[in-house]
Amino acid sequence: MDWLPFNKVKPYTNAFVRQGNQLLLGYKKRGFGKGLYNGFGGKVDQGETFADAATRELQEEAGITAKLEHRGTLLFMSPEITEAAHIEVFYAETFEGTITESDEMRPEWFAIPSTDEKHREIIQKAKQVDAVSGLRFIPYDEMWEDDALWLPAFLSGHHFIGRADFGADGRLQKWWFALKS
Ligand SMILES: Nc1nc2c([nH]c(=O)n2[C@H]2C[C@H](O)[C@@H](COP(=O)(O)OP(=O)(O)OP(=O)(O)O)O2)c(=O)[nH]1
Repeated sequence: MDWLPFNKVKPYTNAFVRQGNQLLLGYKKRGFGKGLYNGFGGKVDQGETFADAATRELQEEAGITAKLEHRGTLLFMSPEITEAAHIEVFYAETFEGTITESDEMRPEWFAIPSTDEKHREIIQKAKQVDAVSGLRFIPYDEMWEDDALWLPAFLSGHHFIGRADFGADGRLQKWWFALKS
């Protein structure tokens, strides 16, 4: 399969908040990616920087503010969209405010596997619960399929860059990812 063609690129953000061994994700209630868990984010508005948009979207969708660090870049393409999504991915380990459900996202904490091997195990065998916290491990089976390729390294402190092209069946078709320590 060839890379999907596109004429324009649209800017988006995505932000992951971690507290100890737990990761905050949102269940997308509407729109693109409905029914999937993801970090918080959306389109960058005219005149905004990626960092401004990431902060605004985290506030709008989860009710919190955080000092976000830029940690990754993803080019995302699917036959459902005509413009490729250029997504800048952000990270924070502390936040302020009260986590609040929005019209778009229902926030929920998940357990972060402590090793790469455990990540691989939960990617293969979904819906496992962490015995220590009682929380479900990161629900890779209910996230964008490419996330399993970079989120483990992202959560271990690596920066990443990559591209993910999806097919009409909603499955990942073609991709590349590179990590920076
Ligand atoms: N983790 C991850 N996030 C992705 C992938 N593809 C993709 O579009 N996203 C993110 C980028 C954005 O955060 C989100 C899509 O933005 P959106 O459609 O919700 O934008 P929005 O909030 O401005 O939408 P709206 O309020 O106008 O409905 O999904 C992917 O493969 N992995």
